[in-house]
Amino acid sequence: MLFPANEYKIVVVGLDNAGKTTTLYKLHLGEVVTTHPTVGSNVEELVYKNIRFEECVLFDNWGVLDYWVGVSGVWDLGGQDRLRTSWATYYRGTHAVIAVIDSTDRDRISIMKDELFMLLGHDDLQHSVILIFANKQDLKDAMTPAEITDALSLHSIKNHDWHIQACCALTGDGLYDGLGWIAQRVPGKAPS
Ligand SMILES: Nc1nc2c(ncn2[C@@H]2O[C@H](COP(=O)(O)OP(=O)(O)OP(=O)(O)O)[C@@H](O)[C@H]2O)c(=O)[nH]1
Ligand SMILES: [Mg+2]
Repeated sequence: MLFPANEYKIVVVGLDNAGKTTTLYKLHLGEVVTTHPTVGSNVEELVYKNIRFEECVLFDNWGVLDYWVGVSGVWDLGGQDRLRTSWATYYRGTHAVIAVIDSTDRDRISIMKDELFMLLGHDDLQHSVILIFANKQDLKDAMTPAEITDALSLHSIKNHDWHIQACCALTGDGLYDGLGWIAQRVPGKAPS
């Protein structure tokens, strides 16, 4: 198993349409599902084996924040307004942030960069590692990981361990390589 005994909290962020939901379903269910934009105060919850993961909307222009926690992480989810005011609660105890990028979305990569750096400045994420999924690599006009690294100024990240992984959430290519990087870097939390 990739994450054998310990529990992890992984926050998955990205602009709308990046492929967050597809990634989560593919990782845990091994199947491609038809996704719909995650909207309003809709909360999706999936439990697979001992992993619980949930998705909810937090931002207007920033799409969805998906998060995935070990089974002991119990979240009291409310509506959108409430969620926004309790960011600190959501980020507390996060081991890793996964930022999912639509590699064809050249127009919005600079928005993604700003959001990413804002996120990295959050007090509760100071000890988190950052995994960038350069998603949709199956598409012809996808930016390469090197292009995305430049566009997001990843080399200027000083206080976090980061890694960029090319992937395709539809096929699953690269997803486990990315999680493997996290597993190597982060010990996780012993089950309570
Ligand atoms: N070609 C291709 N399409 C993908 C890939 N990953 C996701 N998609 C498609 O991109 C669209 C958006 O995927 P979602 O997983 O719903 O994206 P999301 O980030 O959860 O979007 P919001 O919930 O709106 O924030 C869907 O039509 C997916 O099928 C990929 O690797 N390659
Ligand atoms: Mg979604």
